[in-house]
Amino acid sequence: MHILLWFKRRFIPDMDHFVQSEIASRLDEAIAAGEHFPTTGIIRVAHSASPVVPTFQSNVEDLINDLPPGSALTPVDFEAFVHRTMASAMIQLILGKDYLSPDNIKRVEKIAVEVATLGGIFQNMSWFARTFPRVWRIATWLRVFLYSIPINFILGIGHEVYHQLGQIDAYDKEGHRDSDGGTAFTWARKYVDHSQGQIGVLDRLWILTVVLGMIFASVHQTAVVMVWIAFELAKRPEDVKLIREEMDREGMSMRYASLRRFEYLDSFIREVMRTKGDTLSTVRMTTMDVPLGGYIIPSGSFVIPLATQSHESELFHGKKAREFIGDRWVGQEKPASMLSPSYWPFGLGRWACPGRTLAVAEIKVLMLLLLQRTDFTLEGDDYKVVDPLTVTSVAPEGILLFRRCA
Ligand code: HEM
Repeated sequence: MHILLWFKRRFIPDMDHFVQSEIASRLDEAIAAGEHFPTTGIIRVAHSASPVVPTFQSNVEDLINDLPPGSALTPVDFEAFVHRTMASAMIQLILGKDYLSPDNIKRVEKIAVEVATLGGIFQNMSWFARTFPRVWRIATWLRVFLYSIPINFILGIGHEVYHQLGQIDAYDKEGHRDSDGGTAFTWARKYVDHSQGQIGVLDRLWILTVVLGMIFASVHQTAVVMVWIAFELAKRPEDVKLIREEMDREGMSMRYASLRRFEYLDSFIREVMRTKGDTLSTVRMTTMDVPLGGYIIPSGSFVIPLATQSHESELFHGKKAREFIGDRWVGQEKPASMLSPSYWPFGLGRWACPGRTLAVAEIKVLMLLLLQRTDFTLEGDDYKVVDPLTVTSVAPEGILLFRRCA
């Protein structure tokens, strides 16, 4: 973490600005303006430049085509499916359609997991890493910085992005629309030095660093949370029934505004995020001695609060705080992306996750498409939490079995 503080430029605020200005403020463009479609049958998408719905639709279609005909339940590697799906959608959203290729999808999946590894997210899971943390950290940094990032990012995608950033003015004059070039190139325009007519070398390298961070932030955690939501849906057929009734009622438009009407599904997502446990990613460092709960936290300390202390607190959530109640939030005007001291799976305050509205919308789109076309259940009707301290970064383990809807 300390390394980020060495940068003169501000990495996290720049990523934050990127998401706020290019993605969160234009969610309908990012998601897709879909037309209404019946609960079974083909989905039509009106706005082909929008990456999320068409990509999710075509990946769900592939998943269904791989299932055998009939009613046999078939295991699907769901974690790989959601990573692939998120990587495809985010490549298009961040870099543009020209970058979408099977090789780039694999590279982005790999980069997302490698940056997660670099952040120590998987450290708990390895005996070697727990026993020799320093050696593990040095070996991991060397592997990721000297091998994975150069091979998968710099040689794979980075040099093309670097080249395109150098052409950005010429690109504008050719009359390409923003959505063709990806949000990274729209955002990068603020770096054009108009006296030179170009983006300078250092700025281009900086933009690449921010793009790398964005790929990690937008792919990995959302994919992992999709696994959580699908596993919980598979365990709770009574909630699935209510969500399907809502799908019939609402008519299944895929516009961002329409997605917000899926109140039951939203409540279910919020309840999964509230009850799933801790993720040590909301971190703060004290810049002065801070009094807290009768103690003084010295300046320069990392503070990592445990979300479960708020999420399972009876003070906030009543006697049934530890129970999973799928419709707990229906009619409460508390959507899954709305944070407060009683609910902060996306962090809290000034540095809360700027991508949370996109993430929740993406989770909704995928779950609606899956519930529309498939039935799914969990082998053994259960899953295993692999690491209770990093639940939104490490997917739970379980096998989802799918069949086409009758
Ligand atoms: C379900 C999926 C996601 C989860 C659980 C999640 C969670 C988080 C958390 C806990 C933080 C730290 C917040 C804090 O310190 O208060 C964070 C920060 C961040 N997230 Fe997300 N996130 C998700 C999806 C996304 C997506 C889709 C994007 C981008 C499109 C994104 C972009 C970011 C960025 C840029 C930051 C740094 C923000 C800052 O510190 O100002 N996240 N996220």
